[in-house]
Amino acid sequence: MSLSAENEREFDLFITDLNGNLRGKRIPVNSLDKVMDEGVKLPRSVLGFDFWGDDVLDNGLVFETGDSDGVCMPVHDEVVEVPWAEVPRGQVMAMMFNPDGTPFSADPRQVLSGVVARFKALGLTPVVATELEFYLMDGQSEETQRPRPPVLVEGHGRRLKATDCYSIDEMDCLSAFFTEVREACDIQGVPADTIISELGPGQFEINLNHVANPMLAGDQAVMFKRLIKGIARKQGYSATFMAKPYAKKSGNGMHVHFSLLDENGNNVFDNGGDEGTDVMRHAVGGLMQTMSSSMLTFAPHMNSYRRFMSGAHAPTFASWGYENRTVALRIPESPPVARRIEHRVSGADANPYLVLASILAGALYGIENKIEPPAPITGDAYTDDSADRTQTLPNKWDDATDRFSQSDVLKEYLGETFVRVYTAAKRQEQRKLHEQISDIEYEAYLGLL
Ligand SMILES: NC(=O)CC[C@H](N)C(=O)O
Repeated sequence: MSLSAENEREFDLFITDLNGNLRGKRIPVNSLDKVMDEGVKLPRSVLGFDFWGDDVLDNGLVFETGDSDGVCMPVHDEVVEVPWAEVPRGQVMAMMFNPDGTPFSADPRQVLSGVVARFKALGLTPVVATELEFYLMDGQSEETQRPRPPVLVEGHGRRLKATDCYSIDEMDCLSAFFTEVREACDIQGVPADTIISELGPGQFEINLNHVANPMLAGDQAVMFKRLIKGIARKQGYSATFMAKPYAKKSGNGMHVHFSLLDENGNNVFDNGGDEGTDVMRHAVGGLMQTMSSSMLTFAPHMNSYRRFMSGAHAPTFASWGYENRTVALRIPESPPVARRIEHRVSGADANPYLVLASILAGALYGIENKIEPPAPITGDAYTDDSADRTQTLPNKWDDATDRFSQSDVLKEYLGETFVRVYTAAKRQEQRKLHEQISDIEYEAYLGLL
């Protein structure tokens, strides 16, 4: 392992917990060789703290081991520079193993690794690209106490507006931010492609280029989220990947494009024409059939379900179509060699490893079982009465948790332990939220009833 910048004095080693938060340690550089050989020990409970920080996952897996340590081994050869840090610092991502060297099956990266291994056994390599949306904010509105879009200090003092979708002027006004983001992506090897001003005020999307390595694509998405939040903080903003920060504005999605290469490097979705191969259709069939049970990883929080609104460019039922942004699975118009599926269900609040694992599992299930999808949707899926809506998606978090916990397909592809642990974590989060009394309840009921 090497350092990318000579003057780094410390580096962060981290994994993602079940919710995609980074958990790890800040380590002096003189321990680099030791860390490379032996990894870093972390208690298994780091995978499942609740959001209130006063509880850990009580699923048995943590406590039945006495919350013993797992061993986090670095997954890349290089400690990359964290260019937005106030002092020279590096970072390296890791994966958790049991002390005997076997994978710790509740680590999200291990879950993805297990699914990728199944493709490898069939001689197939998934090619993956992610697109992540986020909002930039600059604190709270005094009136509503809610987060608000940033003032364009470099521009003409106006606030960002919804009409700034695809606005170059808006990006000019925020050019110090985007210049630093682009530089940091280059330094860290995050393959940032285009930057787009999105529909919401202060909402942006950055597309990452495709990579024939889903593990790396997951790492890059995780690195990207850290980088955006870190640079926003440094420049006096805050950034959020929360699925629906504003009730009536566009949500933050995480779209995933993917195809499959055979051992000769040929795209197995490419039939030389526009419609794609049988294998692609079977992948679509499997994705549609598993979509409702995988919903919990695509939409992991209470807030996630607010994103699935008619007309919001987010899907409302399991559907597919060619060059159609109102469906869950879009086959984008492209040269045949680039034939691929765009999965549009996940929120940007989801854990990228778990999103990729669930998508690849669904596609593989469809391919292995030659599952035929219903007819593609050609028009507006939100209003088309002739569309087959039999494959509904859970629109409530609790319902999604039930479907996830009962799925034999997910137990098979993601692992029984993982399904048990993730279900327990989500049920705990639900219990905690349901225990809270919200402001709106006091507003509506306190003086009236
Ligand atoms: N880029 C788009 O198509 C918009 C996606 C939309 N913001 C979502 O929530 O998924």
